[in-house]
Order: sequence, then structure tokens, then C-alpha cells
Amino acid sequence: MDALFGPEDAAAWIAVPGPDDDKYSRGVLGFVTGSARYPGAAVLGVEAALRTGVGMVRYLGAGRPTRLVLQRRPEAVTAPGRVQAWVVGSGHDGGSLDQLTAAALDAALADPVPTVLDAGALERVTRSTGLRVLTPHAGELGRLLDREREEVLADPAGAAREAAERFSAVVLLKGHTSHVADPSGGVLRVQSAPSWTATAGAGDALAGVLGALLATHAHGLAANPGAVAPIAAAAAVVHGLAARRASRGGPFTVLDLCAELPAVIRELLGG
Ligand SMILES: NC(=O)C1=CN([C@@H]2O[C@H](COP(=O)(O)OP(=O)(O)OC[C@H]3O[C@@H](n4cnc5c(N)ncnc54)[C@H](OP(=O)(O)O)[C@@H]3O)[C@@H](O)[C@H]2O)[C@@H](O)CC1
Ligand SMILES: Nc1ncnc2c1ncn2[C@@H]1O[C@H](COP(=O)(O)OP(=O)(O)O)[C@@H](O)[C@H]1O
Repeated sequence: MDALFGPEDAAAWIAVPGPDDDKYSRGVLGFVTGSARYPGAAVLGVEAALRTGVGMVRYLGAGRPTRLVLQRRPEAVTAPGRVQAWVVGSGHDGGSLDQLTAAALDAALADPVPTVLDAGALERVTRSTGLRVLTPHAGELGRLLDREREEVLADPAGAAREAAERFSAVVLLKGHTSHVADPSGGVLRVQSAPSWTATAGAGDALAGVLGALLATHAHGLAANPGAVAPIAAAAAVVHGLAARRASRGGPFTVLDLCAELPAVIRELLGG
């Protein structure tokens, strides 16, 4: 099955808090992202998640990214504790992680809650557990499959499907058209973003949007793992619509995109 997934489909995957909810029942999203080399990726993911809507963000990382995250978002909690979903790997570059971040990453990968594996964490997929979403761009997916980037671009749906089956994970292959492949063989296509979205850090924000949607649906996912793929597609739609609002036909920054996320969520909910 190969289907186009649009805003009407995405609207069904926004969790609306009720009067009995508190921050924990809404869902806590943990981040192990950012590094001394790429601290900005941590800031962008946390910003995107908080603006998508989540009960709480826990951020675990080295001193420099932690300071920058807190400077931008004092709402983030930097103490360890339980979470309902993780985002890991944005702003990591495989090999050289500080000890604290490496230990937090190992713990997150061993935690059975839904986990987004981005950038530097993609290569750890075989060491991870539970429901996983991989968020590679074409170059990263090529490395995972031991292929050239051009081969991935020639058949993006096929490459995403192959990786989903090989790693038993949902694969969100990013691009002008994003392809979300389920291990059972289905592929959802998302096309909401303008080409101005091809800018550094946009993928770090996408991981935050997706993490927020997973954390706020986490209690239902164990019984319904098939929901992970539409949630991943919904994240791509929300991210793309926010990019379109930020762009209005011209360039924008990733923080501009993040600033549009609440309005996108509101519109999808019919507000
Ligand atoms: N603000 C932040 O903190 C941000 C942090 N980020 C974080 O950075 C990490 C790495 O992510 P990434 O996508 O760059 O990794 P990757 O696929 O290995 O790409 C490397 C490939 O690119 C190529 N290349 C480089 N320069 C090029 C050029 N001028 N023109 C053409 N090609 C060029 C280079 O080719 P080479 O120079 O080796 O020939 C190599 O093949 C990751 O953790 C991510 O989260 C990003 O999200 C950005 C914002
Ligand atoms: N030509 C394009 N048109 C629309 N969206 C794009 C285009 N190119 C990239 N994107 C989107 O921009 C983001 C880029 O993510 P990524 O490649 O991981 O960059 P980074 O690691 O710098 O954040 C993804 O969400 C992707 O879908």
C-alpha cells in the first residue's frame, strides 16, 4: 500500500488534553540530543516539541547544550526521570560523545518506550528496543543500507520500505516528499513542505514534533503499534504546514517554523 497522507489525516493524531489531565498523563518526552559540536540541534528539537504540545520535556545532555536549552526554554527539566517517549541522536556524530551523553543514550536505547532515532543515533538501531521511528535523510539512509545516496533518491519508497523491514522499525525518509514506511510494507507519502525547508536544523525540529506526538499517544501505542506510522506521517504534515506558514513564499529560519507550530495544531483541530 502506498498512500498520500494529508492534513485531514494528520488532524486525527493530535492528542487534546482533557480536564483530568496533568503534565504526566499528557506525556513526558525525553531528549538525548546535541553535543559540544552541535548544541543547536538540542535547542531546536526541544523548542519544536514544546510548541507542538507535550506534558513535559526532559533534556539530558552535556553542559553546553544543556545551558543553551535552558536559556531558550526554562520549561525544560534537566533532571533524569521517567519518560513516555525519547528523541535521540540529533546533533550527535556517531563516535565522539561525552560520557554523560553516551550513558544517557545507552539508557534511552534500552528503554522500551517509543523512540525517535535521528542523525548520529541511526547507526545504533540494532542496539535499540521497543517501537522505533528512524528519521534519516537520503544520505543517512544510504549509509544504513550500504548504498549510494543516489540509489535511495532513485527509489525512496523502496529504500524506506527495505529499511523498515530490515530494522523492524518505522522509517521516515525526509525530503521534498517524505516517505513513511511501516515494517509491514505500507508507505505513506507527505508533501506539505515548501522547498525553502531545505535548511540546516529543519530535521532537528521535525524530530521534536514527532517526539511530542509519540509521547502524547504513548499509552495507546503498546496496544496499537500500527499507529506509529500515521503518527510519524502526521509529524511530517505538521512540520510541513508550519514551514509553509513561516515561508509565505520566501525564506525562513527553523525557529520561525517552530513559532508557527501552535497555529498549525490549532487549525488542524478546527480552531
Ligand atoms: N544547528 C545544529 O546544531 C545543526 C546540527 N545538525 C547535526 O549535524 C550532524 C550532521 O548532520 P548532516 O546531515 O550534515 O550529516 P551527514 O549526512 O553526515 O552530512 C555530511 C555530508 O554532507 C556533505 N557536505 C558537507 N558540507 C557540504 C557542502 N558545503 N557541499 C556539499 N556537501 C557537503 C559531506 O560531504 P564531504 O564534505 O565529506 O564531501 C558529507 O557527505 C547531525 O548530528 C545533525 O543533527 C544539522 O541538523 C544541522 C544543524
Ligand atoms: N526540497 C525540500 N522540500 C521540502 N522539504 C525539504 C526539502 N529538503 C529537505 N526538506 C525537509 O527539511 C528537513 C531537513 O532535515 P535534515 O536533512 O535532517 O536536515 P538537518 O539535519 O540539517 O536538520 C526535513 O524535514 C526534510 O523533509
